[in-house]
Amino acid sequence: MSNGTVISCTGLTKAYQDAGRDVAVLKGVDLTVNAGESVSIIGASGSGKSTLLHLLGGLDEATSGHVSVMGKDIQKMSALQQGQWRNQHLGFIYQFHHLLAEFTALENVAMPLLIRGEKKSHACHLASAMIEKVGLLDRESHKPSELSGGERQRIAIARALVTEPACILADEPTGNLDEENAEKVYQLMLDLNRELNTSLMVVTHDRKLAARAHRQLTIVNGVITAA
Ligand SMILES: Nc1ncnc2c1ncn2[C@@H]1O[C@H](COP(=O)(O)OP(=O)(O)OP(=O)(O)O)[C@@H](O)[C@H]1O
Repeated sequence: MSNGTVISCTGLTKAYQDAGRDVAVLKGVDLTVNAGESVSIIGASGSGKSTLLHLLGGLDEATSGHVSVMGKDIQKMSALQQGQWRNQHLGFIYQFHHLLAEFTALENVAMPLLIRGEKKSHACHLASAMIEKVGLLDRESHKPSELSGGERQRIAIARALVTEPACILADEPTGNLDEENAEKVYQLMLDLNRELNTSLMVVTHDRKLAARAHRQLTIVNGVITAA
């Protein structure tokens, strides 16, 4: 594992407006994720886990504090630059797969590369190689509706990894799966994290799964503590 910093934040705060009042969710989060590291985040419902991932991924604006992704302060970028930086360095996996229903598994996985401007043949070649890594080569021409829940999440993992991002941000990626499939999908993410040296930040409710990451963090009262 190399020691380069992939994502860091300092003094990160987020308050939402609720009925005219500011409700502070994050109250000063300091965090560094190194290259190749897996970090799990647990915390009570409503503690701000998704909020933190959104801020780190530049999907929402912090109230105060700094976020750096691959050495650049993403808050200083325009929306367009942020989008390009995200596409280049980050991959996202959600509780719901968000695969596009009308496209095959292969086309879904190739999509981030096509958006980046890769030629279709090259994009499909790389997508197919990543689908092989998640063990679903025989399903690549299936549409999402023709895949099981676990298979859809594995395709979503392939889509997140196909651009070889520095870090995957995963928000309850196993939350919709039964225990056996949750276990398999979580393990697949950890295996690929090691094989590809892609950092992984994963939010989960499952303490047993969380304990398998290199580092476990908890959000309590708006700040991060080691679990
Ligand atoms: N857009 C919003 N406007 C107002 N309040 C919000 C908004 N988004 C989130 N919140 C509030 O911020 C708090 C943190 O939400 P967040 O989704 O980050 O929690 P979480 O730890 O991911 O929860 P869960 O485990 O239930 O998914 C919650 O109280 C939520 O109601």
